[in-house]
Amino acid sequence: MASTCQPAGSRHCHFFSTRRGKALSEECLRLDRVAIGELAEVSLDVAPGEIVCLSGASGSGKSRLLRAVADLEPHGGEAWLGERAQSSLPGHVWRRCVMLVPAESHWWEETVGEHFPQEPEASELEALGLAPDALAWQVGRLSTGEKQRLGLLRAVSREPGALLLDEPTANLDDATSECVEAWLKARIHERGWPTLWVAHDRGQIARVAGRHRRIANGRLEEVDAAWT
Ligand SMILES: Nc1ncnc2c1ncn2[C@@H]1O[C@H](COP(=O)(O)OP(=O)(O)OP(=O)(O)O)[C@@H](O)[C@H]1O
Repeated sequence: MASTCQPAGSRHCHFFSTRRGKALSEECLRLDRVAIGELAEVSLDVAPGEIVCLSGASGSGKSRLLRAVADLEPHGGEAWLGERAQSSLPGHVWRRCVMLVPAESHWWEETVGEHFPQEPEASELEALGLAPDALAWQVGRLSTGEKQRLGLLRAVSREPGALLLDEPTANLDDATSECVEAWLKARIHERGWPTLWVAHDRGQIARVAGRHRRIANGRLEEVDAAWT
C-alpha cells in the first residue's frame, strides 16, 4: 500500500455520485521515485481535485515525466492511483485511468463526434468556445486550437481517474486560453481528479495551481507562491 495523501479522508479507491450524476474521484495520484532520462527521481503526491503545475525550461523533461506517469516510456519507480499500481495494470488500462492529454491531440475517425463515448452537453462546447455543431465536423478541418480544446473535452468525457495535462492551452489565444483554463479548473475540482499540469505562463500557474513544482538542474524543485 503506497498512498499517503488523503485530504478527502480516504485511502481507498472509490467513487460516489455528484448531483450531476457523475463519478467523483477520491483517489490520489502518487509518484514514487519515478525516474526517466536526466531527471532525478520524482516522488510526489497529488490529492483528489488538486492541480500541481510543472514548469521548467524547454527540454528539461516535463513531457517525459508525464509520459512516464502515463506508462508510455520505460522508466524507474512506480506510480499509483489510489491503491492501483501502474505496474499491476496493462498500459492501456492504466492510461484510461491516468489520462495524458498531449498538446497535440490525435484524431483517427471520420468525424469528431465518433471519438466521444457519449455526446457532451452543448454547454460544454459553448464553455470551450466551440461551435454547437463541432461534433459533426470532419476531423480534417480542425484547426490546431480546435483540436486542443476538443482533445481536452474528449479526455474529460472518458471519465478518467487522474489527468496529465501537457500545456493544455499551448495553441490558444489569451482569451480562449483563460476560458479553457477556467473550464478545466472547475471540472477538476468538481470531479476530484488529481492533476499534473505542465505550464509555462506564470499568470496561468497563479490562477490554477494548488502547488507549483519546477524542473531545474535535473531536479523537481518546490516553488513557493511568491514566484508567481
Ligand atoms: N525517448 C527519448 N529518448 C531520449 N531522449 C528523449 C526522449 N524523448 C525526449 N528526449 C529528450 O529528453 C529531454 C526532455 O524532453 P521533454 O519533451 O520532456 O522536454 P520538455 O521539458 O517537455 O520541453 P518543452 O517545454 O520544449 O516541451 C529533451 O532533451 C528531449 O530531446
